[in-house]
Amino acid sequence: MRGTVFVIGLGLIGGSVALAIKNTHRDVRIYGYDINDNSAQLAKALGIIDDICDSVRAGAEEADLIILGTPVKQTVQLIGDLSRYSLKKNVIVTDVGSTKIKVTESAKQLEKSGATFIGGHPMAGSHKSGPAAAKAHLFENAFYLLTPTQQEEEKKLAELKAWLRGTKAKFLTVSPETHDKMTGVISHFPHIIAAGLVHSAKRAAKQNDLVARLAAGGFRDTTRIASSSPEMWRDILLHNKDELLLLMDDWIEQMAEIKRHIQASDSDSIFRYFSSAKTFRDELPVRSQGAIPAFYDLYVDVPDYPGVISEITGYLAQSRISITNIRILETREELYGVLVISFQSEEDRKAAEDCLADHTNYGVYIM
Ligand SMILES: NC(=O)c1ccc[n+]([C@@H]2O[C@H](COP(=O)([O-])OP(=O)(O)OC[C@H]3O[C@@H](n4cnc5c(N)ncnc54)[C@H](O)[C@@H]3O)[C@@H](O)[C@H]2O)c1
Ligand SMILES: O=C(O)C(=O)C[C@]1(C(=O)O)C=C[C@@H](O)C=C1
Repeated sequence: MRGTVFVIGLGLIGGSVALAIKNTHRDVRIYGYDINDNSAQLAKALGIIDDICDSVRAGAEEADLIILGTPVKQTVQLIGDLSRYSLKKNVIVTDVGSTKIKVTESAKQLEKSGATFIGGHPMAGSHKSGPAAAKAHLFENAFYLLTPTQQEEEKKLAELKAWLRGTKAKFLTVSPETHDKMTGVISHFPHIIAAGLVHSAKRAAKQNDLVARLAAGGFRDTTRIASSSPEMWRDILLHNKDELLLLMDDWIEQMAEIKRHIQASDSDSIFRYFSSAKTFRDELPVRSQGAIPAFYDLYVDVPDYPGVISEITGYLAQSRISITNIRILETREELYGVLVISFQSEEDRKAAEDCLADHTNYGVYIM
């Protein structure tokens, strides 16, 4: 691809898309703008963008591809701004926002400028924000939902996919309505529940400070996403209000039902509640097809002595195997703990398994 890319909003997602484009289209210039000057400076220092633009207008009027990497409320406002500028005739405008109905509706304003808007949503992310968290491979193997609204956009859609090839994501075209319905249940609603669980623990922690110290394992797994950006989630909830209200009604009904089972000490129904959830959860595609990102985890039984983690990561570093995440499964006062190391690919995990088997006697297994 040739030309100039302009990224507005240089955080986790805008930054990651910019890095992925840079990796594949080496001759392309990538310009950026962020309302937070520190983020813009950091994005430049990290090589995410080639240069900073002084204003949205300056960057937008020169660009062949404009990517909106802002929270969705800002995205709608910026689309309004773009519609008043003299954009290039063939420019493609896309976004990365987590909601699509309101964003694509607002993009109708761009039609008269000759620009093509195609909504986008890479279905991977993190609870971290800002350019420092951006990674070129963040979307590898993840779904990247695109929401073109007009038939004649076929050629432009192909062009956008070519720009985004470096994400190594799997593109899927859906309508904005289908998009908001699906992401409501698998992404937006879980964030409400995660925050709710944390609120419950916060209340309990006021009565007993041991609560915060003991919050580990399951609590941490189910509430990681409660550490995400409040601004981003406020905007998403307001954009996908109708769908989320329906999901909340359903949830309240579900809670009332399980409450009745507990009140009645109805052990069969309680068992069925967990068992049917487990069956569905266990069958979700986790490797190549699912909305759940692929994690290639390796479990290592490690003895509890100082320096054991650096010893293991040291062996992996010597063999030039990159890790994407590392954590201790549980805080246990036993002789052995379980270290979970995540890798980008099956090959990396296999190489790590062999490497640790060569250098240590620790149990290494895949679950
Ligand atoms: N975080 C995720 O897991 C995830 C995943 C997929 C999509 N998204 C979507 O991606 C978008 C960005 O999320 P993020 O996680 O990268 O957030 P982020 O906070 O890391 O980045 C957003 C950036 O936009 C900037 N910004 C805000 N208003 C602006 C404006 N008016 N002009 C220019 N810059 C502005 C902020 O300063 C910030 O640097 C959101 O719409 C979100 O819904 C997020
Ligand atoms: O992994 C996380 O932290 C995320 O919450 C990522 C997540 C999600 O809900 O799955 C968050 C918002 C997005 O729009 C897409 C992905």
